[in-house]
Amino acid sequence: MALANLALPVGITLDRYIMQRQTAFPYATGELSQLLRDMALASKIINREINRAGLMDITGSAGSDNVQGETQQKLDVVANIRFIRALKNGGEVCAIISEEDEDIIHTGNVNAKYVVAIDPLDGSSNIDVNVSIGTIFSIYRRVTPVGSKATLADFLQGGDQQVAAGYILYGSSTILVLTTGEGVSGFTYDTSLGEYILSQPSLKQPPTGQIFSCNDGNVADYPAPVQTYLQRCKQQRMTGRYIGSLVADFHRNLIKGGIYLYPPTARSPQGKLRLLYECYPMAFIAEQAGGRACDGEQRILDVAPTSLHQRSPLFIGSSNMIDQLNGMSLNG
Ligand SMILES: O=P(O)(O)OC[C@H]1O[C@](O)(COP(=O)(O)O)[C@@H](O)[C@@H]1O
Ligand SMILES: [Mg+2]
Ligand SMILES: [Mg+2]
Repeated sequence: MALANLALPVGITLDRYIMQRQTAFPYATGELSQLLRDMALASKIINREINRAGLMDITGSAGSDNVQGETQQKLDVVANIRFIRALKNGGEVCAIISEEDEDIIHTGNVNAKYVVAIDPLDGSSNIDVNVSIGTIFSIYRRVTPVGSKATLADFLQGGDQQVAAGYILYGSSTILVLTTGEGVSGFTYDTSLGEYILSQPSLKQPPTGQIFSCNDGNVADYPAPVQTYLQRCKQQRMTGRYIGSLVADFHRNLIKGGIYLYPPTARSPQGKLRLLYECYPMAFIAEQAGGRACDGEQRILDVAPTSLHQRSPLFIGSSNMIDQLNGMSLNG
């Protein structure tokens, strides 16, 4: 066997991909690249902890509630600490908002140009039962002067002002899916190398699909047109799939085609999902992959941000399915 066959290339690492594309990044001075590397590093550590959670004392409740009034899982808290630390030490982020913290976290890097909104662990109800979970992040270039303390204004710029967004899916394999506004790429984590390797250079969502994802237990609360839409899905013998982790449900539908719905419910009349660190980043990725995302009245990216932990209904997925849903007056 030719020796060359014994030394096949391992593929393009995330680092090399970022460097190669740095010219395509706005403001390409390397800070955003470093920031993405810091996110990737933290996710590798968390991936290791998720895989070994049962062997470490990090399963179960942390015994505290977050600003949403939800019980925090130990891994929610651990992941939060790890991402904040990595972004602080990396030096490229001046402030962070997180699902797990009420207020803006100032990193002390006052000369840094970026702010990050993060859901450190998405799908918390699945943490202890070995079902896929994720991390979601959204990156903005600050609007306050470099050298000053970041403010609310840096985070309430609006969905179309995101310069990058992504998620990490800790599933049967761990992947990082990323957009900087030039399409969507996926990187698979090779644990033996400790590297994210480009595995899906250009992810495109099929314009239609056979999968609908929603919490069937809440259907009675959904607006009538949504109930009608779901009935049609069932009449057409579409497949109901719901993992209960937004990242995992979104990713499956991104690959196979489908629609994820989290409408307003009696428990969450504004919807459950958080605009800044769940809806906006997933909507940016969806649109960059040819899909759509709306709140029932408008594009998610057009929803005006008014507060850090604001919630929104979310309908996201294949373009034809969202258009069909939008064809029915969702808030009839
Ligand atoms: O249990 P429900 O009401 O169906 O909600 C599930 C949804 O809530 C979430 O778990 C909310 O995210 P967090 O786990 O980050 O709080 C989504 O991942 C998921 O799609
Ligand atoms: Mg979440
Ligand atoms: Mg979370």
